[in-house]
Amino acid sequence: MHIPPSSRLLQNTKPVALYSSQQVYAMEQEWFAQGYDSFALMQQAAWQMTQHIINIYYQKQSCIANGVACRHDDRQPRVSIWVGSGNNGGDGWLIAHYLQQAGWQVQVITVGIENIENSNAFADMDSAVVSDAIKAQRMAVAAYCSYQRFEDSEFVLHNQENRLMQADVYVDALFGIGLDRALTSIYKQAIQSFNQVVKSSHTLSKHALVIAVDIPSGLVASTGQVFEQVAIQADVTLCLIARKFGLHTKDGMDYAGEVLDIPLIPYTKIKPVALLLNRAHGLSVRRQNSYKGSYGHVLIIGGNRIDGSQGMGGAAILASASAMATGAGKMTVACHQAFHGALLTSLPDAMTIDLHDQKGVKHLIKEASVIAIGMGFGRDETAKVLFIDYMQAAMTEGKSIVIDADGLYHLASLQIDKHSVVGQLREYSTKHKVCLTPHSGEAARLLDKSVAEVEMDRLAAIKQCADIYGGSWVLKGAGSLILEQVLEPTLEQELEERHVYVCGVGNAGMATAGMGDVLSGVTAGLLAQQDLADDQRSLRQAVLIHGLAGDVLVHQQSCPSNKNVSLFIGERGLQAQDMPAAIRHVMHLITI
Ligand SMILES: NC(=O)C1=CN([C@@H]2O[C@H](COP(=O)(O)OP(=O)(O)OC[C@H]3O[C@@H](n4cnc5c(N)ncnc54)[C@H](O)[C@@H]3O)[C@@H](O)[C@H]2O)[C@@H](O)CC1
Ligand SMILES: [K+]
Repeated sequence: MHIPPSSRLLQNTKPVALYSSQQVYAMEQEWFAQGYDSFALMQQAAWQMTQHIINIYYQKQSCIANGVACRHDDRQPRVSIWVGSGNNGGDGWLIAHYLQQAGWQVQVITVGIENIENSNAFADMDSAVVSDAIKAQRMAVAAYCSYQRFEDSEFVLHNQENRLMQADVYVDALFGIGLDRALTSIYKQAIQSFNQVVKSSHTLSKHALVIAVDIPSGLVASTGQVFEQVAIQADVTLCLIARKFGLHTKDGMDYAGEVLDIPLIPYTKIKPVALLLNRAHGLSVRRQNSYKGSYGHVLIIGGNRIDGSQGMGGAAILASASAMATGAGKMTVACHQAFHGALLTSLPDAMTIDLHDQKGVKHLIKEASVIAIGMGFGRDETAKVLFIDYMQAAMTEGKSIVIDADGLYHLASLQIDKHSVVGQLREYSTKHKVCLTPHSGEAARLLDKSVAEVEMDRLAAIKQCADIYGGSWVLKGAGSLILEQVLEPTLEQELEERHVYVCGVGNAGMATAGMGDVLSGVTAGLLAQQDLADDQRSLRQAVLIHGLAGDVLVHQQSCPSNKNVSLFIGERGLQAQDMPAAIRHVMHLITI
């Protein structure tokens, strides 16, 4: 569910702590070590999930007609619960049992369970050798919950149409945090079949509800990875014990639907792997008694044209317009001369210089407060020489630096040693602000890995980038990750592991050309404004403002014929050139 951005901006939403699977297992172990029983925890989990399922189902069934809630359908709801062999499956069996007690028509579909004990044997229920999942299964079977093996279905045996029960609610209890590798064939078939049965249950008037227990099966809780796009497509995920990192980055948001927490364990000392951010820092108002010099001078170095090609002037235009939209005081753009006219037409407040005028650009580096380099900069040898020269000048002058796109390309091609630009930058970034903004393709090059390797573990990738190159990083993508450098850290700060942040705003409409240039501009624009506090011009603030601006564009635009009416214009067709106006709007909304 999307919350309109203007109201979200005003919400006092705290960062949400995100954890890996290993950390959640550790929390459970801590809990059990205090003497709490594991099967009791599973029963609590299942009981609370059952109440949620009932509530969500009836809320969905209710419609508001003339202010009176009415129910569409009074027959007992039908639920199809798909269970695997682990404890996630155990949760599913218990939910089946409790929903049956509540009068629902229940069918359990098992996957990967060889023997279902068709007995009422509670004799050894207390025995430690009986797993929680088996206990749960026995309870459900003893209560006469009907079940069927997926392996025995027509779908698997004869490759025929799926005749598994059509239901109002489908519960996915195949895999939870135990899934850590690509699915084997039968599970892949089961998940595809689940999604297909759900689809065929949808009618014009009815949309079957899909609830995932803990995490949608197929999604890896620690990384957000889905293999070959096979995962349960949930409407709601009931997240047990602690919020999983994988629900909010990479594929997670495409499969999880709305996430509801069921905390179960009241307290943990375990430090989360990341914090999910939804809210930008409030900005202070500007002093009346100020002038353009009070808000910094941004120098954008990019927008090149190589060998008579069409070139990349747009990158410099988008970055500079976005930096100005954040409130930077002054702007110079060092781009190819061919684009000076176009640049001045769209941004007459900018000054221009030829990107190849080394003496002139280096003089401007001295003048500027922030350098943003690399957007459409070019990748040829001449560009590489310029990149090294300008980087060294910026470091000699002690400037804040933003490196993006082709700048990252050149950085990746340099030797990683103490004496190269890479080594100098690493050292420099301990005392000065340096922001690096790759997407996973650029990060892969910087780390000498494949894109798939980076995507498989984005958290590890951003940490490696920061370890090797120093500075503050954003790894762009769905649920962008941010890891910031602490300047001149105390010994305590040096020993403490830094937080990784996950950007919880933004949308898929922003997956278009030029959006990265916009982010570099926002980052540089904020860095330039020394009147703002450190948090207010941090890299994470830039990423949030960028995402919120994208959300503003997707959700709201006033109708030209009636300013009181809002048009909701959606994600498709969102363009980077629309962003500066929205950035300015967001800057206004967060000024307090
Ligand atoms: N008492 C407890 O320990 C509790 C556990 N809970 C549930 O237990 C879940 C975790 O249970 P489990 O650790 O048993 O793990 P899962 O039930 O998530 O997975 C079952 C097994 O599948 C195997 N597996 C992993 N990837 C596979 C693949 N690609 N193909 C085939 N098999 C694969 C794993 O080895 C794992 O043991 C949580 O997500 C949560 O739903 C909750 O009931 C809360 C209490
Ligand atoms: K699940």
